[in-house]
Amino acid sequence: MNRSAAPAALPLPPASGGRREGDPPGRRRWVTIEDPLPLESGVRLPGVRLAYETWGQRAADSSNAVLVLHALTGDSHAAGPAGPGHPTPGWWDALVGPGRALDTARWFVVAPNVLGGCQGSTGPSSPGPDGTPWGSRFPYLTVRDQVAAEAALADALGIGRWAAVVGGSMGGMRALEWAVSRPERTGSLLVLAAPAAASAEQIAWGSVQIGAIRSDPGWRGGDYHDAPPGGGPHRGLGQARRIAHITYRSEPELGSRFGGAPQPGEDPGRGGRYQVESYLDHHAGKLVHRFDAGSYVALTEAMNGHDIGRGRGGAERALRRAEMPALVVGVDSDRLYPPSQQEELAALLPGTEGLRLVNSPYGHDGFLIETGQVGSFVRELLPPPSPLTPSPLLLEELP
Ligand SMILES: CC(=O)SCCNC(=O)CCNC(=O)[C@H](O)C(C)(C)COP(=O)(O)OP(=O)(O)OC[C@H]1O[C@@H](n2cnc3c(N)ncnc32)[C@H](O)[C@@H]1OP(=O)(O)O
Ligand SMILES: N[C@@H](CCO)C(=O)O
Repeated sequence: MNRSAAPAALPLPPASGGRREGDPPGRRRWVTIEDPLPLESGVRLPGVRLAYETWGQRAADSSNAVLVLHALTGDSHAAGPAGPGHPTPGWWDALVGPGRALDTARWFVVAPNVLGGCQGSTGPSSPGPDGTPWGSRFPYLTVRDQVAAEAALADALGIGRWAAVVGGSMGGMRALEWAVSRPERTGSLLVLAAPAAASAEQIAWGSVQIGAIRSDPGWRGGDYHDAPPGGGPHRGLGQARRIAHITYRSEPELGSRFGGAPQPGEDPGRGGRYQVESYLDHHAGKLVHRFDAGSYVALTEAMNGHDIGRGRGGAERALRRAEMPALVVGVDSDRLYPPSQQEELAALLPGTEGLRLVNSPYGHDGFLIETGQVGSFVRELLPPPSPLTPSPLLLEELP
């Protein structure tokens, strides 16, 4: 049996797989930042728009506001079912809601889509000043720029200080940046599966993924957004996702799950696939339908440049500023962001008592999958009120 026996491919994705103007908004809202956003590079980015979603009700003084920050291919839909504008359920649905770790009866949860992304916030697939997609003209972004945009969103919502900033992976990098650059606005901190600075190996993984996208002829130097369906750099983006997804899982998990078995109905000796290949193809195929390659490059570049100590006298000195209560949590089987890196981070953060671990066979993706364990860390950081405590909340409508 050969590859033609594999399930039929999905219809061709649009050139840019992110959500575009005119797509159903679901429960998302937007804030447009009035002034051009000054970037670390010195460039000023005009017309920045951030998409966000909220759950729960805000206290009049915003003291119950919690910022939840997503990872590389996440979005503002942290919780809630799939529906219009949201093809998948929330990526932390088990954690956000009434009675859950981020109990929306108490906390006002805000989840923005990252600057540079493709799920409603400004990124390479968004219209530039001339109305055509930014494409190759989109400026180089850093994690600090992303947090500057999130701070502008907080300003627009009238939230001066978050009760907690919580994030995993790229979201953890941004949470850490909030704590160091804006400690007075970060009441407490939860960093999951993220380092103080990208390591050589993490940069290497990121750079081969960027290379896979840029070497696709459909990339066209980054200016492919007006190409017909199927004309974007989908092969390159798919290959980037395959590479990345291996790093998101653990070797024992892949081994016990797939071993060397062929995909049912296929023969690897005759052009067919192993099960693990089919699994990676599946994840690649799903991503190219929902994500923009230009965003993938911009966000991976930002993660590669992540270094909390850059220009701040090094990580040790920078992290001293972040005195708020903090939890640093790693996944014991994470080979992409190994716990040893987070142990160093935990040792340098004044508000922590050492690294905490999620026990998981799944590797890096454990921060998304092990919601029971992650939830108990969230509860530790943000304990529920005693039943005898009267509700402190004075509720008001969102602007
Ligand atoms: C904060 C954020 O990062 S938001 C972004 C989070 N979401 C993503 O990253 C989407 C990509 N998915 C993932 O990374 C992971 O699937 C997670 C972390 C979300 C969930 O992990 P798990 O529950 O362990 O799912 P797993 O990786 O096993 O994938 C299951 C899928 O593989 C498919 N699959 C399993 N074996 C095979 C195979 N041999 N061939 C083809 N497909 C296969 C399943 O049918 C299932 O498909 P579906 O998701 O379309 O229903
Ligand atoms: N599955 C996660 C892994 C990166 O942390 C994502 O795609 O965002």
